[in-house]
Amino acid sequence: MANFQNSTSTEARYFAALVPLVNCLRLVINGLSLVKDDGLIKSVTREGNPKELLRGPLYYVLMLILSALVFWRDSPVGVISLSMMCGGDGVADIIGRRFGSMKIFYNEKKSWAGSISMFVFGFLVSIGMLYFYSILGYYQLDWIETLQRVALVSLVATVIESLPITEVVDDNISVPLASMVAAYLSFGY
Ligand SMILES: C/C(=C\COP(=O)(O)O)CCC[C@H](C)CCC[C@H](C)CCCC(C)C
Ligand SMILES: Nc1ccn([C@@H]2O[C@H](COP(=O)(O)OP(=O)(O)O)[C@@H](O)[C@H]2O)c(=O)n1
Repeated sequence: MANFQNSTSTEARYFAALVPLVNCLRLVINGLSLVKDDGLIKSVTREGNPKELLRGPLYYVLMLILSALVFWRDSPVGVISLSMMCGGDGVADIIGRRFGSMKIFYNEKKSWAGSISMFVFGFLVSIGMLYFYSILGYYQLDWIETLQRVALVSLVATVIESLPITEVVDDNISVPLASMVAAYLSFGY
């Protein structure tokens, strides 16, 4: 019998990835209108169009699956990249919509308020999650170095998120992938 209960086991990451995988399937079957979950569509889409589920939300859960399978609890890269997507990009949307009157000169759709909040909250959520995981004994981190490295990753994620590339690649893909590359180069594992 596979040892799912032990988070250090190889099987654990596959077991954990089942949760976003189930949600991935929910998004796909509702996005293709094979079924109609009004609660899901109302809570996750902006205009109530089921097809919206196949973009931002789907990319979001695919990144959750990727981080769980590739990085799991062994590397800080997965935690940091998800913190940038969930904590940084998520707050940038909220703050930017409300306080984003000063637009970024190279991207009229994004604002300084949104990008600054992306940097700050991406950094804070990352550090908070790394601290939590270090208390659990998953990582032994040099915190002076870690603060500097996470600040660098947050800056990279913030710049990528601010670029006018959403029409080409959704920021639920570009932000976590850029964060993964920057974090892997910074932390080395
Ligand atoms: C609304 C969502 C993404 C839209 O992003 P954007 O287009 O506004 O940039 C998220 C959709 C979530 C999905 C329906 C269910 C996710 C389940 C997952 C296991 C929850 C874990 C989240 C945790 C914070 C890692
Ligand atoms: N850096 C940012 C990010 C978002 N925003 C605001 O939040 C809205 C949604 O941002 P977005 O298109 O990146 O949406 P998500 O798909 O990331 O949630 C934008 O149209 C802006 O009004 C901002 O002002 N500055």
